[in-house]
Amino acid sequence: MKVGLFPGKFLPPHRGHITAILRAHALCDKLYVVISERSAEDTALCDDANLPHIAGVLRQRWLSQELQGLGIEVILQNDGNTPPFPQGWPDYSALLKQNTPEPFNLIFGGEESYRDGYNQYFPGTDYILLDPQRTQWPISGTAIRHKPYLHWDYIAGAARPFFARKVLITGPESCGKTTLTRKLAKVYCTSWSEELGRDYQEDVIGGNGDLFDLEDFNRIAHLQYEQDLVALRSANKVCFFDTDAVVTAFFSEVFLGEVATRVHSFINPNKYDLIIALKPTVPWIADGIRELGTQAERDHSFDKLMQLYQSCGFDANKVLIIDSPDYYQRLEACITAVDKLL
Ligand SMILES: NC(=O)c1ccc[n+]([C@@H]2O[C@H](COP(=O)([O-])OP(=O)(O)OC[C@H]3O[C@@H](n4cnc5c(N)ncnc54)[C@H](O)[C@@H]3O)[C@@H](O)[C@H]2O)c1
Repeated sequence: MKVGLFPGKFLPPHRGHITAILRAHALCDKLYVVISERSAEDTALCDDANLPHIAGVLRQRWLSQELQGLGIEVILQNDGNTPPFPQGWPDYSALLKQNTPEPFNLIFGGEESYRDGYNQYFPGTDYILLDPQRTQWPISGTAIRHKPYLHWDYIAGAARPFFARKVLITGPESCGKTTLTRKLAKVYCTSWSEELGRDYQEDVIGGNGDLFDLEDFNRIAHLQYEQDLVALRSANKVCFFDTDAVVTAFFSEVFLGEVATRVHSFINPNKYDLIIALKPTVPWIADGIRELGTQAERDHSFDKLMQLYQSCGFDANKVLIIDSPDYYQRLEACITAVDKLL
C-alpha cells in the first residue's frame, strides 16, 4: 500500500500545486496534503504583499474544494512553534508523523533541496520530486501574492473570490446603478450581482411596497448575500455589486420605519475595495415600483444612505462619490477608479 504526503504552505494554492498534487495522487493509493501554518511568518508574507492574513483554515477550505471527490485528505498542521529550517527538521518531522492518520512511505514535492532532510528524518520513506523546474506552470505563491491580477489564471479557482476586487455601486433609486453595474462588468469582462429586491418585490408581494413586512427584508438581505457569492465565484479579477445590505437596511426603514433584525448581520464594511456612490443628478425614471421621486426626496435619500455607511463603519477613503449628470463622465470616472484598483 502506497501512502503519500504532499506538504506545502499553499499561500495561496495555484495550478502548479494542484497539478503536482494530482500527479502525486496518481502515484499512490492514498494521499494526504498537509498545509503548514506558521501564523507569524504567514502574516509577514501577506503583509509584505499588502494582503490580509490568509489563515491556514482558509487554505484548507480552498484545497478541500479543489480536491473534493478524489479521496485526497487535506490536513492543517500548526508549525508555528517549530524553529526555522534546517534547525526545524526534528520538530517538523515529528509533527508530520503525529498529524498523519496512518503511516506513510512516500513524500512528494518540487524542491530538490529538501531531499536530504526527508531522507534523514523519514527513513524508509521515498522522496519523489515532481516538476522541480516548474516547467508546466511557471508560477509561485510569492508571485501571486505580489501580483495577483497579473497571475490571475494561475490562482486556484476556489481562492479567486478572496483576491477578486469587490466594487459596490450604491445610491438612491433611479440614479443609474443597475445600468452602470452591467456596463462595468462588460468593460472588465467579469461577473456582477444585480439587485434582487426589486424582483422580490414583484414576485412575492405583487409590486406593492405597502405589503412588505420585516421578514421580507431579512430574506432579501440573505438572498442577496448568496447571489453575491455566486457572482464572486466566477469573477475575473473584479466583481461588481449593484446593491448591499446597507441599501436593504435603508429600504427596510423607508417602508417599515425600522431595520429588520437580521439585515445587520449582512452589513460588512470590509467587504468592498471600492464603493461608488451615485448622486441622484440624472433624470428620475418612474417605473411603478420606485417611491422617492421628488428631487428633495432623492437628495435626502442619498444623504441618509451616506450617513448609514458612515455609521456602519465603512471607510470614507474607499468611497468615490459620482455627481456628474453626464453618463459618459460617470462611466469614465468609474473606469479610472477600477483601473487603479487592478
Ligand atoms: N523551507 C525549508 O527549508 C523546508 C525544508 C523542509 C520542509 N519544508 C516544508 O516543506 C513544505 C513545502 O514548503 P514550500 O514553502 O515549498 O511550500 P509551497 O506551498 O511553496 O509549495 C508546496 C510544494 O509545491 C511545489 N510547487 C510550488 N510551485 C510549483 C509549481 N509551479 N509547479 C510544481 N510544483 C510547485 C513546491 O516545490 C513544494 O514542494 C512545507 O510544509 C515546509 O514547512 C520546508
